[in-house]
Amino acid sequence: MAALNRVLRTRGLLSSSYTSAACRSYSPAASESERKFSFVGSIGNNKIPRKDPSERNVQWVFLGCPGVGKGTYASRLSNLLGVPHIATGDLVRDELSSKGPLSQKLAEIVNQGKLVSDEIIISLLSKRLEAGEANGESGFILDGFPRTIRQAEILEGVTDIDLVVNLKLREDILVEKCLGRRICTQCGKNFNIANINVKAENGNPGIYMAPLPPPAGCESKLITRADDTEEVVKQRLRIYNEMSQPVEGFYRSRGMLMEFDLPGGIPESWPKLLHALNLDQEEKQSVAA
Ligand SMILES: Nc1ncnc2c1ncn2[C@@H]1O[C@H](COP(=O)(O)OP(=O)(O)O)[C@@H](O)[C@H]1O
Repeated sequence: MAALNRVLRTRGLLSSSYTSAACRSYSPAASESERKFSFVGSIGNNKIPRKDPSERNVQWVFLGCPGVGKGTYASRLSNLLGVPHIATGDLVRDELSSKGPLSQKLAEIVNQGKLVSDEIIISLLSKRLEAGEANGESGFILDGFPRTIRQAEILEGVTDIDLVVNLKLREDILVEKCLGRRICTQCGKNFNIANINVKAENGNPGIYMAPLPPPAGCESKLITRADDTEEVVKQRLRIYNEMSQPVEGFYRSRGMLMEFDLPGGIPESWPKLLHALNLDQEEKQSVAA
């Protein structure tokens, strides 16, 4: 917490006791100029105006079960919007591979599909935010955080989230997708060898998700995450339902949650997600550029 507290104090957002009273309104279907917000952070007895979103980049959160594609879509949006994509799972894996003092403890937790403690995850996130701040970053798309109500409350206490996107997909497909995930040890990119083709049944639509095969240069360097075994994935899904699903309710009750049912693979889902976020224009401009 110390590092996060330092960042937040320098931003005038934290005192030893803080409460948040962020008032916001967001309509994903509204145009950029219509996106008006008003923010007031209340810290102790002092009212502290928070940074107007028109003066900073977006601050979004991506929620969703393991394997749903949070990383894929958050990363694409971060490229489109020019904001950092901050995935706490990546921060945990970086810490694991650094073989630092925390790595042994983290490996045990992660490989059992359990959640890392709020304290550790906040410390990793705060270090990442501090580094970003030093590099002049503005805005973020958070992926994998918050995952508990306590994390959501801490985040709400220190900054304003403009929008929370909740990606959804059937559970049997989630397991298949996790088992098909591969990472290239050289370029670090994610691929997926699962070929998902579920027929329409009992009124449920069919879903087709083509594999995302690696290029020839990566083929011999692929690894599977140690926590992507069937047993651990199922455990992560159970923990998601118990600990993280309440976070959806937290944001739903604040009117911040945009639900998005993935209709298929990237070619089908990406344009629909952009449309739901009213970003079709931004995509056209970036393709033309
Ligand atoms: N916000 C968080 N709180 C606690 N643990 C986390 C958090 N983010 C990531 N982790 C840990 O890192 C692991 C991998 O996270 P992630 O890459 O986001 O996986 P997933 O595919 O389950 O979404 C999680 O299973 C958990 O142990």
